[in-house]
Amino acid sequence: MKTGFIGLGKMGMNMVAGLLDHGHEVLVYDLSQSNMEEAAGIGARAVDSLSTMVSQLEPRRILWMMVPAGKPVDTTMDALLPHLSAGDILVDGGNSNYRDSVRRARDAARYGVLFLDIGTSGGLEGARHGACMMAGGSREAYEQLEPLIRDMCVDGGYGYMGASGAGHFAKMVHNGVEYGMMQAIGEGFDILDSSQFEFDHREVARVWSNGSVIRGWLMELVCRAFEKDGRLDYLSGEIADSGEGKWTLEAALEEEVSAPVIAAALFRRYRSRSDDNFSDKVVAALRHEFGGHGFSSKEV
Ligand SMILES: O=C(O)[C@H](O)[C@@H](O)[C@H](O)[C@H](O)COP(=O)(O)O
Repeated sequence: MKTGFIGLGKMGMNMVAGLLDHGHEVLVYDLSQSNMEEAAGIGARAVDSLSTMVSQLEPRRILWMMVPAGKPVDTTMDALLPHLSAGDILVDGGNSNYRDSVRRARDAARYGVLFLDIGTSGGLEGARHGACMMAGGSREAYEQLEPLIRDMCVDGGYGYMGASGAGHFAKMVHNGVEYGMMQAIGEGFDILDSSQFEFDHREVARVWSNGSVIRGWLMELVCRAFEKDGRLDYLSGEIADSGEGKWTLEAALEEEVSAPVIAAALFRRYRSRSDDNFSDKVVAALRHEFGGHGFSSKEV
């Protein structure tokens, strides 16, 4: 399918590469000229502005935004919407707050534009070789886009979650769960590390990755991190966050749902910024492994 893709960061560039692999025609736009050149180098068609992109797509256009959450999404939409026509589809595939997505769907509807909020998971590897996508918004638009979404995802790794905002809400809660799981893994290794035994963390992670109840991608990633350095001495235990754990907790508080694990994991992240702990180093290493997120280097 012919698609306009806006935002060639780490995730966007990999998604464009995946779309090209599947034979889709992709027009790309990014604020960075070097990102545009890189995308052109792998077969995308770079355009010099959003209005040029729109003019080079036929009505019932498909435009996919993969820009940082917050103001950049609004700025992109403000620039795009006046050029679009009724029936065009606009996707926000980033980590936007679901409340913003509800508002943006209304803004898009004023132009007859069908808006989809699609939460995207699976980190950089997923973006390149098959992600997981949670879609909210116009069901009609979702059905039209299904062949494209299918090519971007692993088998069975996508679905329609419900009305506008539901896609990003599902992704937000997914991230809350992610915080809790990573925190538990970090704490487990902290207990091993503090014990009377001389555990080889990499060996434990390798064994736990095969056949155990807690096997899975996060365990494989922690194994990968320990392969680099069994003590993770290349990073500090300071853990950043995108805000999604906080939003998840806010939703839980609003609905008076008890979510102590997610709350504790979030608060632990806040605390990690003022002290250094082995469990935090494990979580910081995991974020780096699956998302390519930066980490603070250890001070020597
Ligand atoms: O599902 C995913 O692929 C990840 O969750 C991804 O979306 C991103 O790496 C996180 O948003 C990081 O979240 P924090 O910065 O809050 O840890």
